[in-house]
Formats: sequence, structure tokens, C-alpha cells
Amino acid sequence: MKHAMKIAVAADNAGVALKNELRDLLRADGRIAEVRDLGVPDAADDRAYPLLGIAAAEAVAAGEVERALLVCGTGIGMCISANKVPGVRATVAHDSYSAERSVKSNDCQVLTMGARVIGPELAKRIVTEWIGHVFDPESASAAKVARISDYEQA
Ligand SMILES: O=C[C@H](O)[C@H](O)COP(=O)(O)O
Repeated sequence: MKHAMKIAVAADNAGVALKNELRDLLRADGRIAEVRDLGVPDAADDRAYPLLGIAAAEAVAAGEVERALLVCGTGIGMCISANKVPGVRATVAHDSYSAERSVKSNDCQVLTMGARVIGPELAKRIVTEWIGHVFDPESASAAKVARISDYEQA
């Protein structure tokens, strides 16, 4: 049987409506074993994006989840925040090709999106595809990604 993925989701108040839609989509996806919602629960919660993004990225770095999906207004603040956590590679992507290459070229574990940038139906399609992409450690991309890890560990 194929391994089922654990994934964290998080958003600030600008992204929470889209995050909740994507969370429900992931919970209905048979490829996902667990969706851990780290908040915020609703738009009344005004915790800022770095708190949420860093918490989700730390869950990835600790191996508690394999991936994280983060939403803010643009996806940019979440991406910057997640990338501050050692071992985490996060990207903003609002198109299918970039989301695919973020996994296959860059071994990104974290995808961020902007709820003020993308509509929910396109976001759902991209996330559904993204879950299916896998990094190949035997690929030519692996040595390039290793350079990033080397820099981080130096
Ligand atoms: O990147 C930041 C996000 O888009 C956030 O949701 C909104 O941030 P702001 O309120 O500082 O514009």
C-alpha cells in the first residue's frame, strides 16, 4: 500500500477562508492520512502570518508532517516565514507548473498561496495536483538541492 501523507495547514485572517476550503478538500483526499489545522480558525483571530507559518514549518522540520500548505493574503509572508526554519523549502505558487517543479526540482515541502491572488477552484486544482508530485532523490535536481542544505548546515 502506498504511504499516506500527513500535512499541516495554516493561515492568517486574510487566508483563513481559502485555507479552510483547502483543508476540507485535503481531508476528503484518500492520499492524505492526517490534516493538522494549526489555525487560525476564523477571521476573528488576528494572529499574524509569521506565527502560523513558522509553526507549520517547524512541524515539517520536526518530521511531524511531510508537507504544509499555508495561506495569507499574497502567500509571500507565509513563504518568507516558512523559509526561515532550517531544513524547510517553501514556495509561493499559483500555477500548476510552478507547483509541480517546486516538488520535482526543489524538493519543497511547503506550498503557500495568496487568497487575494487566486480563486478557490484553481487553488483546489493546484493543491490536488501538488499532493501527487514526488521528489526523486536520484534525479539530477538532488545535487542542486543538496547545495542549499549544505549552505544551511555550514
Ligand atoms: O504576506 C503577507 C500577507 O499577505 C498578509 O496576509 C497580509 O499582510 P499585511 O496586512 O501586512 O498586508
